[in-house]
Amino acid sequence: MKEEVTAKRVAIVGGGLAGALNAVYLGSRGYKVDIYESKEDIRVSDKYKGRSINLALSARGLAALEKVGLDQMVKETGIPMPGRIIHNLDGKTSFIPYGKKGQHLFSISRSTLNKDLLTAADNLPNVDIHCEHKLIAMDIESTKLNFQVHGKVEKQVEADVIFGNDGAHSVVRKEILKKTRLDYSQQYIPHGYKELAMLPKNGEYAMDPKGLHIWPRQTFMMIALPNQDKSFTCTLFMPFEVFDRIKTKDDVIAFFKKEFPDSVSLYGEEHLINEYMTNVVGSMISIKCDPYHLQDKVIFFGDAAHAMVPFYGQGMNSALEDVRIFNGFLDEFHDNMGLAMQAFSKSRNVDAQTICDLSMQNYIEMRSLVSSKSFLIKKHVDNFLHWLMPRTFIPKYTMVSFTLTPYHQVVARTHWQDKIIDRVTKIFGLLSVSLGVILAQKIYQRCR
Ligand SMILES: Cc1cc2nc3c(=O)[nH]c(=O)nc-3n(C[C@H](O)[C@H](O)[C@H](O)COP(=O)(O)OP(=O)(O)OC[C@H]3O[C@@H](n4cnc5c(N)ncnc54)[C@H](O)[C@@H]3O)c2cc1C
Ligand SMILES: COc1ccc2c(c1)CN(c1nc(C(=O)N(C)c3cc(Cl)c(F)cc3C(=O)O)c(Cl)s1)C2
Repeated sequence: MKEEVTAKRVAIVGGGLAGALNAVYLGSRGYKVDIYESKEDIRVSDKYKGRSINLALSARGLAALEKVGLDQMVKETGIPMPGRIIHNLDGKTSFIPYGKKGQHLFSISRSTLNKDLLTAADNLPNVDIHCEHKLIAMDIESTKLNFQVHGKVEKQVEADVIFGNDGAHSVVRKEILKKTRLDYSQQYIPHGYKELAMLPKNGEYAMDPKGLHIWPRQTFMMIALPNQDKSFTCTLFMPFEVFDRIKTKDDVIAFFKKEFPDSVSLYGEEHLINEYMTNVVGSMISIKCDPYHLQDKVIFFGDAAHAMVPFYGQGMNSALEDVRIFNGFLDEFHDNMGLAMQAFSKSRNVDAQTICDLSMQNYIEMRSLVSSKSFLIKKHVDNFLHWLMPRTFIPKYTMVSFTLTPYHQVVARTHWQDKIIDRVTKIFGLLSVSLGVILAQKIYQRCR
């Protein structure tokens, strides 16, 4: 049993994925923890039901859950995705494994994970959860927090330490930004995303559930992750101006028949139109700031500190990893909050900014892929070189999603690899084109 800390009072703002797991970690250390969440309690409210929004959980998120014995539930409810299933324009699909047998991602439901984490926190005697408490102001010196409760009355609470796990539009971060020399930058990308449900067909999955489905179409892309209820949650990524051009039902069908033809019968035309017309277009933002703490009073992490575009599937994974890493510093500094906060900001900043950059690079790269063929070639080359030199060549995506290697070390170790990959991909690309030309000439000569 951890030595009893002087029952310091901790206020966690935000009961999302990072905040809820953070409460389990800090509650298990003996702190008096209060979670303040602006939304209604998702465990009882049906307000946020319906959309089984899912996420790819990989090694970093799993390791954070494992540390507090919460990995079992995701392994039971999550759906293993051992590879990608690429959909070509002609409807042909190709499977590319993520790695050796047993190396897979999990498709998990965001709301199920969030509920399970809140329940695990709530079960701790020294943790209390206050929903419909929206932070509106914070007095850093006196570590006092002002909340709007149930959208009406204001309430002020005190704490010894404040954690900002209130997501990309964090009020904790905004309050610190107003009063201290916090470096901050944000970037919205010109793409938006729209989630579309692909329902089961005759009670079965409409597609193979053992994979992360991708329709890479240069400026557009659609991906699909399987759900427990045998549906898929698909996410369509497109420039806002393209979304704006699709106005009528006919526009929707014409667009999908042109860009994602095989998906139309999988969705069903009527359902596709209904989903497309009903669901909103979300925006994607990348946020960097430094440092993440103030003295020994406030620290913020997860999306509040480093929101990223989702093109590496690492936002939640890195947020959960933040919780595990901060807890490691509390171990190292024997619960000295000031030292732990300082160490966290110092060591985590470079890694968080690196994964933000990697995700943005992936976004740009996905747009430059000429077709699903180049995506395919790239992934096959990755896997071939890893098979050839398993200890020297480890694909970047493998280190990001299947190891706990600090993100900045992933970049340092794969820098030289990228050069090889690009060259080999170009050669393969050239080779296949020239082989194609030779073949075409032979056939032409034969037919003359
Ligand atoms: C389209 C898309 C796909 C994604 N796919 C993946 C994926 O496959 N894998 C992955 O790892 N990540 C993915 N992500 C990223 C992931 O969703 C986020 O990184 C993750 O949710 C961050 O968790 P968090 O707890 O830091 O913030 P959040 O999940 O945003 O939680 C913040 C919480 O704080 C509450 N809150 C906000 N403001 C206040 C306030 N003022 N007072 C009180 N409470 C407040 C909110 O209600 C919320 O409950 C994706 C993101 C998008 C947009
Ligand atoms: C719920 O919404 C979303 C949205 C985007 C993502 C996820 C979930 C999960 N994502 C993962 N990306 C990788 C990865 O490393 N790369 C290079 C990829 C990058 C893109 Cl954009 C892609 F489509 C496939 C791969 C791939 O390799 O499978 C993983 Cl590994 S998991 C992206």
